[in-house]
Amino acid sequence: MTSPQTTTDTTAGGFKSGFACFIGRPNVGKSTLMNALVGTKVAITSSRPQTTRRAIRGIVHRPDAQLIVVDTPGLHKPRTLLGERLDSLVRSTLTEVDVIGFCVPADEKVGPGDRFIARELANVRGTPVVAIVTKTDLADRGQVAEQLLRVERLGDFTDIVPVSAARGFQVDLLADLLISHLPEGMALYPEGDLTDEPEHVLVAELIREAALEGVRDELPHSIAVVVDEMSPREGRDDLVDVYAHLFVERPSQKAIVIGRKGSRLREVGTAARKQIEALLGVRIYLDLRISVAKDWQRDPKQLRRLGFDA
Ligand SMILES: Nc1nc2c(ncn2[C@@H]2O[C@H](COP(=O)(O)OP(=O)(O)OP(=O)(O)O)[C@@H](O)[C@H]2O)c(=O)[nH]1
Repeated sequence: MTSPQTTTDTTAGGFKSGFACFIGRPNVGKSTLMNALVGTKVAITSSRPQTTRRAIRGIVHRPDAQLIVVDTPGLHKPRTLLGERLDSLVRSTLTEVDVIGFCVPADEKVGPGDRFIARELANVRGTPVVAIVTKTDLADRGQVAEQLLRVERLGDFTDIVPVSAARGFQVDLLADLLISHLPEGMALYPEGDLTDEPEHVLVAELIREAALEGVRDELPHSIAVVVDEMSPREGRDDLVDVYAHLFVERPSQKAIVIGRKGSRLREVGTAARKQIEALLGVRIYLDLRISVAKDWQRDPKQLRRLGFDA
């Protein structure tokens, strides 16, 4: 994926490059913040917790720096095998980055989940942690000020910043702060690249987002998507064929996703196709199939097949 960028001299002295990740309870706005920093929709967002299952990287390009943001899933107590894998993924991510952004939303009480993460962060030695009070547009100034004080007491942070990804409030300032903690170094990715995640993974995530729309209460975490094939239509350079499989855990869930006479699955297909077209900038023919992969979240073989290999 690329976007138009201004020319950058990445060989000049003083250029900085490195990795940041956001950590926080599910649903605190980590993916939205990464998208706001990168300036495009890279990670999928949803109003339900635990949407993010992969460490998708967004790349922020500045004339004097390149910041690669790793999107981590929300930390939670593992209930399924998938949950355990998420948490080990989060922990290994924390030790590999140059700076950590700890997100706590402005509009919710600081709770046991935030304290649990703050304790985990205290064990990650040597990596600076910037505390971020997210979603400030959902709280008044007094509440934001109080939240900043509460968050300050949670741990040893190099900075505490209030931001609103929805309004773009202080997003640039946050980027500057994160970049200030990066080491000097060459650009790690070609100019203009916004993510190094393979296209088929981004496409699968967009389909999953569309499939979750409207049924999150019924099947919050039971849908997985695999893109089987993605190739330009023969003789056409403006059309790409995408063959994808939606997996659910039980036949009853399959019926929900398909809907009356297939109406829901058709809507999912249309919504996903539009998102993929917007992402890739070409016309898409989307062939969407649905299968039951019984209890895939608890089965190591199925997890591997669905791309959740730890
Ligand atoms: N009003 C407002 N809503 C926000 C803001 N940032 C995120 N949200 C909303 O909060 C919800 C969760 O956002 P996500 O970015 O998916 O949260 P997340 O922390 O990545 O969630 P997980 O993937 O579950 O860990 C979505 O409905 C977002 O639209 C913000 O700055 N203001």
